[in-house]
Amino acid sequence: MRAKQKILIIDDEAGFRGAIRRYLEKDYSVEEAETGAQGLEKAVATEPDLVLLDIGLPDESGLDLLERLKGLRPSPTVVMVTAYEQVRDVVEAMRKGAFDYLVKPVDLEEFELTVRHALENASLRNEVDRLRKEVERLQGVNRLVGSHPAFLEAQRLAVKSAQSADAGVLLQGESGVGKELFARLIHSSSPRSGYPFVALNCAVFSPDIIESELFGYERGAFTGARAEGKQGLLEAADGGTLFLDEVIDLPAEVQAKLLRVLEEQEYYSLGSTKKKEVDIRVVSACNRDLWEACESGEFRKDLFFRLATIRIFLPPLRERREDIIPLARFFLEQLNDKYMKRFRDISPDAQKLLRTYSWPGNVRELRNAMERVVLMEDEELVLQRHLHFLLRGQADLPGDGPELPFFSELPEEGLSLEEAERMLIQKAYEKCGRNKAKTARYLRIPRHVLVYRMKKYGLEG
Ligand SMILES: Nc1ncnc2c1ncn2[C@@H]1O[C@H](COP(=O)(O)OP(=O)(O)OP(=O)(O)O)[C@@H](O)[C@H]1O
Repeated sequence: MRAKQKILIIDDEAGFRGAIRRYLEKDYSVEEAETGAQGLEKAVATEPDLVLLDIGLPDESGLDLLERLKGLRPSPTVVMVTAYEQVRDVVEAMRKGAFDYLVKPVDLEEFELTVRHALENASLRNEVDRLRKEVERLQGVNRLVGSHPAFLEAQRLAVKSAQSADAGVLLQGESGVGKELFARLIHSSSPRSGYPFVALNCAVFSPDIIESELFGYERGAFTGARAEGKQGLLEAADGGTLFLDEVIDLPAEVQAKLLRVLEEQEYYSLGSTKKKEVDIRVVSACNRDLWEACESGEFRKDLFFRLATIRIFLPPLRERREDIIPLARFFLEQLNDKYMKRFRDISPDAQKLLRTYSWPGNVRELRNAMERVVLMEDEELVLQRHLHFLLRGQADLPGDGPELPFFSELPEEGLSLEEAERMLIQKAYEKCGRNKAKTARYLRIPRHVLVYRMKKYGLEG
């Protein structure tokens, strides 16, 4: 966002070049060339957004050079400059792809307007080029699979919200529905795509760490700090998108500090008195209703309004069952390549099971299930029996199901580690009287790790 747009002036009149350069230099990065050959060389080397091109150059016609400039990839927007209005040349230049023309001596107001329009055109064309590339990329590895109307509506909103560089987007949906994938889609379709996408999961770190991760710190800011200091994620994301996953877990002090950053676009890193500027868009995600958390006083309303200018709800997989088989086939194809297997399809019985299972872990669980099958089996068709581990997991949840499988004989056909972990946490939580601190001690893990995992597995207490 911050990088200045680049303008190249190709004109043999040194006085004109100098005057224009002085005028443009404060807002743009300006290069000059006095011949056609030099101009082409600089255009290739610097990839300018806009070229101001004199029609009458000493070594070649500006019209010929225009054609060559339009053949470059990426090609600049070109505004022709003529010494006097030669209608024939101007018409020819426009036909060859010039965006506009200016007549010397240039009227400053008109000049400014023309340059501004031309640069807007340049960013638009860059954007279209980039979006085209992005679509190609998304159709590859990160393709979003799904055609349920609610899912399509979520995609439509995501692409629309990407058009703005600053609007806060809040993605709501259960764990594993694809919130991070959507956040990446928004970033890569937005004007910030050339800048970093930086993610922070607010549920996995303690409050102190979240603060120092976000804001960074100066050398010796606190005991235990790294001697050389640390760059914060705000700085790392500058110009781009900061993705705050599980934003509901952002500690109260950090909520207040983040609000100030978003309002003032500046902050201090820990232990520093030097203001830093920052220009980011925040996309956040949450698997609970963040507004409810505001109403109960857990989350600041003023920050909510900043973060949730646009709210997108991602439906759980069980509410868009027609997407299950296309997703399963999509993963099968990816995983065939990964494990060099040759699964062609999914049997009707197996499809029925996939369609009726409740998928508490959503798309992530479906992907894991397909990965397990592809890894463990060596057939061409996914069969129902390959998926029996799903049924076992479901029967064991919640409450007093059969004993945990790993306390007795391990089953021959393997087991889902995620399911086992979920059962174990559920049982421990019940045993400890549904007290999270006690459960965390019992399982010998930090409380925030327990809270994160419980959320991940949909085990809200
Ligand atoms: N529509 C989709 N098409 C293809 N892959 C998807 C889709 N939705 C999710 N996935 C895949 O499912 C997995 C989980 O998605 P993701 O991590 O984005 O979920 P999440 O909602 O952010 O989860 P959490 O809340 O646990 O962080 C990823 O591997 C992602 O690529």
